[in-house]
Amino acid sequence: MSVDAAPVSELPDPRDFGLPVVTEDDLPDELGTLVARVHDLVDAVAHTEAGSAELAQASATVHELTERLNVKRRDIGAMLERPRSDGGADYETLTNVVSGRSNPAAPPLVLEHTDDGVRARVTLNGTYQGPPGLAHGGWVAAMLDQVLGSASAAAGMVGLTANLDVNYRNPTPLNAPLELTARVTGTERRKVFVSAEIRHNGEVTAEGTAVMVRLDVPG
Ligand SMILES: CCCCC/C=C\C/C=C\C/C=C\C/C=C\CCCC(=O)SCCNC(=O)CCNC(=O)[C@H](O)C(C)(C)COP(=O)(O)OP(=O)(O)OC[C@H]1O[C@@H](n2cnc3c(N)ncnc32)[C@H](O)[C@@H]1OP(=O)(O)O
Repeated sequence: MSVDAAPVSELPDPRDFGLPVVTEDDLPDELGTLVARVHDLVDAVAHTEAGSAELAQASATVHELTERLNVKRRDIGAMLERPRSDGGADYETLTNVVSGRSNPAAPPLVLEHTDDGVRARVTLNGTYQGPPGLAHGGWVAAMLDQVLGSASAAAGMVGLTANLDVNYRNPTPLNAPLELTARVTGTERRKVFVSAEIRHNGEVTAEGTAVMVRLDVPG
């Protein structure tokens, strides 16, 4: 693959795109606890066999809680800034549906940088079900998209997915540890070519490739 655009060494600052930025200090520990509990709540709701009275009471409690939390809402698009050891910063979308720190709908995918890209670990509960007992193919694609985008960003090239190809090699299990790996395989002008796999017990369940198109910083 030809390389005729040098990767930028620094990630763009989301503020240059007009996005609000928060730091970990802005996030109370209690938010993390709430997110984890609501994540479990969604699973409980999806699978409960409780009776009518119990369900009615739970609905009222949840409705009241929703109204209380909605009193003060964060702007959509908020980015979380995390300082890096080299003095730079990493950014992640706070409510990203796959890995967002404040999103109870996120599995969540926990990402780390590796020598050649990124690795993520995740266990999907029963709310990510597609076929009985198995992960939904759309979620498999979403998780691949996330690590593919993150691998591009980790290499200093933040972009949007222009094309995503997924091959489902084996069923992806629920309630079992999964490992995702992704890396940049080439660049061409603003295009960044990336590839990724999902593994369970070392066996590939799905693999994906994407073309990310690098974003130009406004101005
Ligand atoms: C939003 C601001 C964010 C700022 C954030 C700052 C810091 C953030 C830091 C970290 C973030 C970390 C991780 C992110 C991780 C994961 C996120 C998940 C990824 C997603 O979930 S993302 C959502 C889904 N995604 C979209 O919502 C895209 C919709 N789409 C468009 O917005 C445009 O379509 C765009 C921008 C893609 C291109 O538009 P454009 O006008 O800029 O560029 P243009 O068309 O000129 O193409 C330039 C070159 O790409 C080639 N090209 C174009 N399309 C192609 C295709 N389909 N297949 C193959 N090649 C293609 C052309 O052929 C040309 O190639 P060539 O150079 O060879 O001529």
